[in-house]
Amino acid sequence: MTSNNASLVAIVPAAGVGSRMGADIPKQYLKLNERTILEHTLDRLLTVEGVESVIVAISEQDQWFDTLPMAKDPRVLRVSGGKERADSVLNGLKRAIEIKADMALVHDAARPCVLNQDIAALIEHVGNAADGGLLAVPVRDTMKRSAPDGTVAHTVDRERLWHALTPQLFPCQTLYDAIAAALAAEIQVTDEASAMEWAGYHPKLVAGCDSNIKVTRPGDLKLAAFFLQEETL
Ligand SMILES: Nc1ccn([C@@H]2O[C@H](COP(=O)(O)OP(=O)(O)OP(=O)(O)O)[C@@H](O)[C@H]2O)c(=O)n1
Ligand SMILES: C[C@](O)(CO)[C@H](O)COP(=O)(O)O
Repeated sequence: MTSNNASLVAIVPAAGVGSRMGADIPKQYLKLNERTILEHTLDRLLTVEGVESVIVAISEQDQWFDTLPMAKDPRVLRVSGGKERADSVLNGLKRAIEIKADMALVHDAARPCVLNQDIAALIEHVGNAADGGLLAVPVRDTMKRSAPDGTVAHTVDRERLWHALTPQLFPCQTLYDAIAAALAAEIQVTDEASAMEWAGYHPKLVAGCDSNIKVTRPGDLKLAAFFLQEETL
């Protein structure tokens, strides 16, 4: 329950193959400081005040999830992943609606360094508002858009330009309807907020820590391990 008595679940899309990582197993099962990335992520979400269950979308070809001790945690609910991340999230939202959750914190399995203080700030700023919100960080570099030939097409105005992170917090049914409608309209949905924006909502941007990286390429592993290690000091 959140402070305004909305029931809250986390949804973790964890059904990707990690192609950009190029490992021989899906990246969410690579180990950082002796624990899998997925375990680090679930550990955090299970300790967020108010989160009643964590719904994890797992590929039907997955050979690893059931080997994790936390797969047996009664608060961890497994659903099937989908073809794309948005499909996995939709399956998670279906289960969230079935168990009558009001709000969903959608968080990438591949973001193990998220700070619970940032998640708490997101929950506090968003509450159960229909527009929802997301953790984000302002860009710090000059941003370029490339031309097809690889040269610079133009410099992107970085005023009020943010990196969207996760978790992203939205009402379950509203988010389900927005993603389903966007996909039916063949809109590319790479995060939950983009579907809500397409549906006419105005999600709140809540500044989070830069350390909340999405482990995507091999170089991200050492950085994520460093951030996790730093927290124990
Ligand atoms: N069909 C999919 C694709 C992705 N994800 C999840 O969505 C999160 C963010 O996606 P991304 O970082 O792109 O992971 P992958 O799709 O595995 O990576 P890649 O694009 O490099 O294959 C990850 O936790 C991933 O497991 C998912 O649940 N279902
Ligand atoms: C949801 C997300 O992490 C926000 O930045 C991002 O859109 C996921 O993109 P991916 O291509 O599925 O990694």
